[in-house]
Amino acid sequence: MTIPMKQIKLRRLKMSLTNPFTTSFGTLQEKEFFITEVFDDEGRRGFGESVAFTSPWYSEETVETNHHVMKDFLIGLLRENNINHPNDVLEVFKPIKRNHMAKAALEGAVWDLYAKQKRIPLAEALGGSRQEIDVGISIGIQPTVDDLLQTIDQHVREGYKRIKIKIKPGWDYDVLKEVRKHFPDTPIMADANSAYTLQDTEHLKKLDELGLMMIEQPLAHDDIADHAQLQAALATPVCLDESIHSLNDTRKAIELGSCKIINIKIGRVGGLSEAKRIHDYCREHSIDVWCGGMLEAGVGRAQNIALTTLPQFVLPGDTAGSALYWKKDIIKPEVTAANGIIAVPDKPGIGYEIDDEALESFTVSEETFPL
Ligand SMILES: O=C(O)CCC(=O)C1=CC=C[C@@H](O)[C@@H]1C(=O)O
Ligand SMILES: [Mg+2]
Repeated sequence: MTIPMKQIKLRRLKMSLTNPFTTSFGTLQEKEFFITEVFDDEGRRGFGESVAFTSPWYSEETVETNHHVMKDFLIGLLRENNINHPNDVLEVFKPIKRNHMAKAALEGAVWDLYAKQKRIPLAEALGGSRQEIDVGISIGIQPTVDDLLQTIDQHVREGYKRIKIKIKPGWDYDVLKEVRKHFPDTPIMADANSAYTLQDTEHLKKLDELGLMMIEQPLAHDDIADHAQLQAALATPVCLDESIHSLNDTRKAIELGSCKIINIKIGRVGGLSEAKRIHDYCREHSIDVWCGGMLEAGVGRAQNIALTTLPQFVLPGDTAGSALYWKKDIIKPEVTAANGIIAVPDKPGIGYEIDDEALESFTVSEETFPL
């Protein structure tokens, strides 16, 4: 049976981060993104969230390209095609190349509406069964090593299950060595956001002595082959983030031995259906996965939680509590992590209420389209 969908609203939001997030590309203080809202005839609303940033430093997509692609291409495809199950959205969007974050923003809303129509939690609709998930934290680049140590200390005390630290040439081995000295037993990983090349192999091999959980995306954002050479030289597991856009990329990376771990980000792979396919493939091939964050507001955060209930999400993800990012989130209740554990909501759909007042207060503009 077709999923009844009447209209869709694209809401552009602007929210200020409580803690500015610094990467090798600059500091993010304000986040702009879209909340998508699909309505059915009975007043139910399914919500999605776009995760691209305003500039294309993480991937080629931006808030503006998300808007263009949703408005001028994807919404038309949703209107012209019958969607019987949220998995169909992936197929319906196939004529449009890439633009995965735009696709995921709409597909997520269809998944939420579908689960609400079925009166089941999104986690259950996806096939997940965990009632709680372990989460870690991702710390942006800090001004000094002392600042970093203090920040880590705070989050270790809060009970987060692993600490992710950003590295780049000149801010890597020495810093991590210092961190390891102060936190000998804490699960620690490093995210390089593509800052190295194969020429750095000897230098990166020094990290092996630090017992890191993994090094995330050391080489180019569009590489899979060089990572295989690097993984062969390192004892530290390589985790791919930016390089993995699809199940096909996943298959190639596993076949080549490019990584031992995959970070699944719903937006980067084009939605929940593809994320689940990647998860299933990794499960069959005994590759550990975890759910990466994109500094999401409540809707995206709720989707990450639902996805993480699938069994192969055996490593803690980036999905920390709302308060670490926002003074006020757009969902009720906000996401909270107690001792590094988030309880998975058991209400239908994403499982959190939308705080309409908050949503309204962060809205910069909105447009509605018939479906
Ligand atoms: O959502 C979070 O907690 C932050 C996750 C995070 O580390 C990242 C988000 C977006 C871009 C990157 O800087 C980084 C990553 O590459 O994983
Ligand atoms: Mg990353």
